[in-house]
Order: sequence, then structure tokens, then C-alpha cells
Amino acid sequence: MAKTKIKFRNINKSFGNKEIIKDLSFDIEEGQFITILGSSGSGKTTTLKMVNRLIEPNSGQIEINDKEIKEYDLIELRRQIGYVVQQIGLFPHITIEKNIATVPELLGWEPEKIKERVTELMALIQLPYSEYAHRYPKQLSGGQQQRIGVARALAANPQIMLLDEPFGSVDAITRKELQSQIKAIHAELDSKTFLFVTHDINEAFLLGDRVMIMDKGRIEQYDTPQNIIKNPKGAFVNSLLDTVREEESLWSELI
Ligand SMILES: Nc1ncnc2c1ncn2[C@@H]1O[C@H](COP(=O)(O)OP(=O)(O)OP(=O)(O)O)[C@@H](O)[C@H]1O
Repeated sequence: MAKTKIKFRNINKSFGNKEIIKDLSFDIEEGQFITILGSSGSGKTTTLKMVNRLIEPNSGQIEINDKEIKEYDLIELRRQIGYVVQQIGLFPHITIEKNIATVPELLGWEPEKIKERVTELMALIQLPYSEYAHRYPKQLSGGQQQRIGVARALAANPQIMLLDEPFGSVDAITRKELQSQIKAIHAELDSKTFLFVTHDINEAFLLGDRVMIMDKGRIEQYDTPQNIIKNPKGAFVNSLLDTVREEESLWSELI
């Protein structure tokens, strides 16, 4: 039986007197690619940031590997978790190689081991070491920088990857390429659990083994893309699927 990697139990989170996350409970199995889909302000980022304790819930429990995250040393916890956001945040004054090597260097890895790891990751994201390692971030396109952000997050071999709208700021064609790459990267890596936030329904359904659809701080449906399409639950999920159907009919009208 698959192992539960991340468990949320009755999580509540308010900012001031505004309740943002309401009694949220779910399980994520090890090795799955989970997409979190929802409208703006539905609590997707807040949910993600509670996994690596950038945000603390007001009540409830979060477990990783059956242990409450509060019981881990914070540095030890974050070492197990890679984090990629839309504003990549590469360091502009150091090379791509150094950017990817940031965490391994902090961890005191041997230089040879670091170079080996950087080379391996650059091959994985299809930006070969020989061509790109010694460039600076501004010498790369936005999409390439985003891939470096993914490699940097993977550098210390985390078990969990949190990706918050990582492709939000790139053009549609690059976005498509990045989507197929991230799926391939996940498939190549053994049993890594990915949580990927997006408000793009096509992206969520294309990438997710399971899609978690959120509205107003609650889960509306959490299932495989196939099951959601076959059996959408509730008004919000139906209205999301309608937007795709409307786009399809617009296209067919135009042809
Ligand atoms: N630090 C904070 N202080 C106060 N309010 C916050 C804070 N962080 C988030 N919020 C509020 O919580 C709500 C949910 O925010 P969150 O970023 O989780 O939404 P989201 O679903 O990721 O939205 P988006 O797709 O727009 O990024 C929003 O109304 C936001 O304004």
C-alpha cells in the first residue's frame, strides 16, 4: 500500500478576523503529483506555505512521514522540502552553477560532489552544464531561469517539492514546454511528492495525478482528473469545467 507522505487534519487559518482556511483535511500519498487548483484568494498558497512552516495554522495538525511537522527541527524539515515560486529569485551576481549549488554548499558538501550534482540536475532540466553553468541569470530567458529555479530546489534531493505558480510569468508556448518537462522530471525522480499550485485548469488537469480543487478555504473536490471530469461535485467545480467547455465551443465556432 502506498505510504501517506503529507497529512492535514482539521487545519484552520485566519489572518486577523478573516478565516482563510476552514477545517482542511487531506492525505497525499508518496510519489504523487498533486495540483492545487482554485480561484484567486481561495487559500492555495496559504495551504502550500503551511507544509514548510512559512505559515503556521491556528489549529489542526500537519504530518510528514507520520510525524507532526512541529516536532521536526525547522532546518531539518525545510531540507526535506524544495520550494519554487513564480518570482524565481535567482541570485543575479553569481553563476548558474553557484545558484544551483547554494544549498549543497550551505550543507558543506564536497566540491566534487556538488559539481556532480549540478551537472546531473542541469542534464535533467535540459540545460547542459557545458553551455549554461558559467552564465549569469540575466543571460538566460525567463523560462530557462524558471528551470534553474526547479534545479536549485531539487539540489539537496528533497523528498517533497512545493511549486507555487512556477510558470505563471512565461508565455503560453514556453509554459507548455515547462509543463511537459516538469512532468518528465517528476516521472524520472524516484518517489518524490510534488505539490503544484495553479489557477490554470488545463495545467492542473494535465499535470496532476490528483487535482485538489479549492474554493474559499475548503476542498470542493480532490480526485483524479478523470473522475472529476466524469463526476464533478458541486457548483464551483461545475463552473470551472464550464469555462473549459466554453473555450472549446468558442474554438469550434471560429473554425
Ligand atoms: N500574510 C497575510 N496577511 C493577511 N492576509 C493574507 C496573508 N496571506 C494571505 N492572506 C489572504 O488570504 C487569502 C488567501 O490567500 P492565498 O495567497 O492563500 O490565496 P491563493 O489561492 O493562493 O490566491 P492567488 O491565486 O491569488 O495567489 C487572501 O484573501 C489573502 O489576501
